[in-house]
Amino acid sequence: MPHKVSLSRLKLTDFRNYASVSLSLDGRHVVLTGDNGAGKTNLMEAVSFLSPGRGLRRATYGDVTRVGATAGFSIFAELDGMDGEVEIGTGVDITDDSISRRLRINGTPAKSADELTDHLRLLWLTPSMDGLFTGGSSERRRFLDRLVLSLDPAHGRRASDFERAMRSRNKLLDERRFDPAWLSGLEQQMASLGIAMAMAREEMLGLLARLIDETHETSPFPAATLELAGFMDGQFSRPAVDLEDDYSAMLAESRYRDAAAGRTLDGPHRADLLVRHRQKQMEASRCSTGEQKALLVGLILAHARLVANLTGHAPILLLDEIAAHLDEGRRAALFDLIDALGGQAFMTGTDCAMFSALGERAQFFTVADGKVFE
Ligand SMILES: Nc1ncnc2c1ncn2[C@@H]1O[C@H](COP(=O)(O)OP(=O)(O)OP(=O)(O)O)[C@@H](O)[C@H]1O
Repeated sequence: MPHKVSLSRLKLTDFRNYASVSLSLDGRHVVLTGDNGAGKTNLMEAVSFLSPGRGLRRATYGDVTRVGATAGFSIFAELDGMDGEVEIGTGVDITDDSISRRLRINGTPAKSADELTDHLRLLWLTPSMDGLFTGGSSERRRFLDRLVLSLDPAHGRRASDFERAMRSRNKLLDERRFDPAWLSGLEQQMASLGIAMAMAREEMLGLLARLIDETHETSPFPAATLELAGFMDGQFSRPAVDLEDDYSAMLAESRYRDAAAGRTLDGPHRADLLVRHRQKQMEASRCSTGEQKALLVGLILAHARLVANLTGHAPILLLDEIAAHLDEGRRAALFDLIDALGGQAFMTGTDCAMFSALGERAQFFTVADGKVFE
C-alpha cells in the first residue's frame, strides 16, 4: 500500500472570495458542497497552489488575489507528508511596482517551487479538462506534461529552457538575422532539450499505457489508448544523440520557412496525443459527453495509481464537479477506487446527497459565500 500524504490544515488569506478561512482536516477525504459561485473550486484551487505552477485554473496572481485586497494573498498548509509533518507557506506579495511569489517549507525559503514535489504530489480533474478531447492540441500537451512532471520534476525546467531558446531563435529569424553560428548554437540547445522532453513524454506515456493495459479489465471506467503524434513519433527506439542530430538538422534546414511562418514549425511544442476509447475502438473526440467524462476519470485514476506505484506515495486528488457527471454505480466505484489508492481526495458538488455513499470515509464541509462550515 502506498504511503498516505494528507493535508491536515489549510489557511487562506485574501485568496479569491476568501478574506480569511481556516480548515482543520483529519486525513479523510474532503467533500465541499454549496451553491454555484460559493467558493468550492476556489478552495481546491488554493490547494493546487501547493504544487509548482499557477494552480488548476492557470490563473494570474492578480486574478486569485481577493478583489479589494491590496497586498496579495497567502496560503498556509500543514501536511502529514512523505517525511513526517510539513508546513508550507506560499502566496504573493504585491507592491506598487512588483509581484513576487513566496514559498517557505518548514519555515525556510524554498529555492524553487519544484521542492514542493519532494513533499506532496497533486493531481486534479476539472470540468475544463473536457478540452482534452474536444479542444486543440495544447490541452493534450498540457496533460502530457503534467503526467511527466508528476514523476520527473526536472521536466518543467527542460520545457522552459526549450521555450527560451526557441523564442531567441524566432526573434533572430523574425529580424532576418541569419547568423549561422548563433542560430546553430540555439538549435543545438533546442535539440538536446526538445528530444529530452519528447523522450520523457514517450517514456511516461508508455508507463501509463502499460498500467491501463494491466488494469482495464477490472476497471469500471472505460480505458483509453494513448499515442504520441506529431514530433518524432515512432522513432523513439533510436538513440537520443541520433534524434538530436536529426532535429537540429531539421531546424537548420527550415530557417527560411520558419522565418516566413513567423515561428518554429517543428518541435515538441507541436506534439499531440491521440486518445481513443479502447473498448469502442473510437477516437475520444467522437464519444458522448458521458463517455468522455468516464474516460477522463479512468485516465486520472490510472495516473494516480502510476504516481503511487512509482513514488510509493499516494497523490492528493482534486476532483472538481466530477461526481455529478457519473451515474450512481460509477460514483460508488469512484469512491472505492479512491479509497483503494490510499490517498486523500478533495471533491466538490452542489448536492451533498451525491456523496452519501462515502459515509464515514469523508469529512463534509458546506461552502457559502467565502465561508466554510463543517
Ligand atoms: N479575486 C477574487 N476576489 C473575490 N471574489 C472572487 C475572485 N475570483 C473569483 N471570485 C468569486 O468566487 C466565486 C466563484 O467561486 P468558485 O469558482 O469557487 O465557485 P464554485 O463554488 O465552485 O461554484 P460552481 O458550483 O458554480 O462551480 C464567484 O462568485 C467569483 O465572483
